[in-house]
Amino acid sequence: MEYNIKNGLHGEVNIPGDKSISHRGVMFGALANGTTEIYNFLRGADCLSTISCFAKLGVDIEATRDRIVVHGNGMRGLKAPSAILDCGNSGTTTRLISGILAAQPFTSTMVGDSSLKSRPMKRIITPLSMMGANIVSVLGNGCMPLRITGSQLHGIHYQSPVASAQVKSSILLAGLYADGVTSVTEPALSRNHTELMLNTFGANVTTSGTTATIEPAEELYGQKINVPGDISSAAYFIAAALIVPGSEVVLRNVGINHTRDGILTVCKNMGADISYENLTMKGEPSADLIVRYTPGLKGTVIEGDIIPKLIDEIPMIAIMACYADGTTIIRDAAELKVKESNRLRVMVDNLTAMGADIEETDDGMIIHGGKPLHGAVINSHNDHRVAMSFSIAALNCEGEVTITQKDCVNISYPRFYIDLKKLIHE
Ligand SMILES: O=C(O)C1=C[C@@H](OP(=O)(O)O)[C@@H](O)[C@H](O)C1
Ligand SMILES: C=C(OP(=O)(O)O)C(=O)O
Repeated sequence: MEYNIKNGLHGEVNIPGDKSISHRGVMFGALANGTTEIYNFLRGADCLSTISCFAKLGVDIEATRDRIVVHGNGMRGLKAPSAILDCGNSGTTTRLISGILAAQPFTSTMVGDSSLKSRPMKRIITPLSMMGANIVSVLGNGCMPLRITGSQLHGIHYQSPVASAQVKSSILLAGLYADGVTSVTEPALSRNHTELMLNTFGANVTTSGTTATIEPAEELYGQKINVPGDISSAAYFIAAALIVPGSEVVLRNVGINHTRDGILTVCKNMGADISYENLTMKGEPSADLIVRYTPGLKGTVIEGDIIPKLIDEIPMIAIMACYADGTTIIRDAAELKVKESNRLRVMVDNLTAMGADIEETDDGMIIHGGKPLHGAVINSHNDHRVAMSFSIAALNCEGEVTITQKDCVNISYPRFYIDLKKLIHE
């Protein structure tokens, strides 16, 4: 792809629904009594994997033009799966569903694609086993396939070694079925969509600092959910507008939950020109973002508690840092090594190929900004966030950028190239 952009990016994008919230809407709706209607549901491959798993567990899920309707089976109404549960590329599907399956009166087997099969599952096997779950890695390597036979679970207090919403959510979902209170303490606060949404479904989840606590529940109740736009998807257009001269874009309905808004803090620290309109603070907060080209972005340090709040945006931030003056240091981000690809390695290798001054560290990257980027063949490793990030880098470099397996954007943002083109031509 080689773009010819004369006056920058202009126009508006309705940011597609949040992936994390879409997954949870289907899962909690499946366990609820009555129907759950989900508006602005993200119809990306990951969320479709969640729908397909719950369909195999006997849940009737309808897709209409504007919403997904989940006809809940109730907390004890899931059926033994009609087939192996295929979680595709989705870590969220795998880890959250495991917490539910650990308490069901049947055996389930879960598989995933080649990326998911290499991602660590001990992080859920360990705490779920402490709760009394019967969950095994079939190959004995701590990865998928997983086989889970439901059992009566016990409440635990778990000190998680990683700040991970997937681990936290898996344990909290198992905690719905436990014989006592369950709590999870994380080293830093991860996204809290499970806690917020489970409460609206009638569960009792409380939080104090980095600890989330859940009481066992008898029943959940179907809800109407309006999914805000995914800030992780908005991130690509935020970065694009900031680095392409002359740009001004409006990103509609972006979720700005404080456990997800790290990219906005980083942009502010870099000196970015971003303003907010139509702020809604009820439930999952959202806003329209107006982002303008900002010459002279400054390098910054990104570390500690902010990392979970921008974990999926680090590939895009690394590219923004290449366009900033000075050095950007990213630390405490070793989790990136166990995402769809090793995102530290893959970003450093591909940015080096484009001429960036970047080095990989044990738990992050050091980027000396200001070196012009040039075209290259980018190996996306079939990782949607890598493909989208380099599509943005391609907007503002000399020469052609070719991205392998570029259709992998379907995982989280099927309309990505269409929305990007609209901003280029408006
Ligand atoms: O809970 C979720 O919906 C997610 C949590 C994060 O993963 P971890 O919990 O593994 O950090 C994130 O990277 C992923 O895209 C979605
Ligand atoms: C890490 C991601 O998702 P998951 O863990 O659900 O595969 C992501 O979307 O960047």
